[in-house]
Amino acid sequence: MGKAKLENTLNQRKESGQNLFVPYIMAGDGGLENLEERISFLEESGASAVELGIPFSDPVADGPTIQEAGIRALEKGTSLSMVLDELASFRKERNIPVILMTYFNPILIYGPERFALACKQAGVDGVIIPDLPLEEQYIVSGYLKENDIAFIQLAAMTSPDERLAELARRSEGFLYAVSVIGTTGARTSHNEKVQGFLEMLKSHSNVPVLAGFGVSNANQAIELSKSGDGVIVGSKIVDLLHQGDTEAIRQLIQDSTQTNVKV
Ligand SMILES: O=P(O)(O)OC[C@@H](O)[C@@H](O)c1c[nH]c2ccccc12
Repeated sequence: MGKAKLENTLNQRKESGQNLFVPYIMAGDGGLENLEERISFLEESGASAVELGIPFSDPVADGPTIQEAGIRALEKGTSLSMVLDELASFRKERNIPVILMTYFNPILIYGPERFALACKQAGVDGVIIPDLPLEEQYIVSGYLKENDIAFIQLAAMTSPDERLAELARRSEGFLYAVSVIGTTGARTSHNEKVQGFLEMLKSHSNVPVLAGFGVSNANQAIELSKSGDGVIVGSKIVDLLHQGDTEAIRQLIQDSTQTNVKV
């Protein structure tokens, strides 16, 4: 369970030669009652883990696709505590690691200590808190540690090298390499600086390095997996789910995770 489960699952996949693939979905988009079905679909399709977003009214890092999904989820009344209850209700039915992505405000309202405990009870293996910088992470990090939940760090291309090295050393589960300058959202290509950025992060990190932001097709996923260990895909997945095109998601995961032959 928890941090060890996340790290073991990712490492096993890597050792078998697969690129890692972590889809992001917005909890409550289309109603929370679809959550179990969506997670099990992603598990069956070969995803390495699932990143589950908690809808929030002021999502500073989100581009239009994720923002709209958040609005749909909020309109359905979705809250952090409802998502945790729902996850707890089918934790025994799933094997795939689940990572919660939430802004700090919902955690503050819920209470950091209570949040970490509820995550453990819900079978959450890791968390991402994009608006909580290193200097303030002590507010939750102790509680996460007590409950064996991985605290995943985000590394941005605009940060100085020293800070990136520190983030890479501290990250648990995996390191999230933000591979564009800007907000989330599907793009068709990445800046050539990204490969060097990923290699640099890998040299400092003990956990897999995953590239996220702007990945929308398998070619990008395969390219980025040459320097890093795999990708995180949000907007594209959220869009395809909203359109009901599960077949395209299955194909994207399959094509992206294909055996990574390093020469
Ligand atoms: O949507 P994209 O460009 O594929 O990027 C992933 C992203 O959506 C997901 O990981 C995410 C959604 N909201 C975030 C906020 C911060 C960091 C990451 C995220």
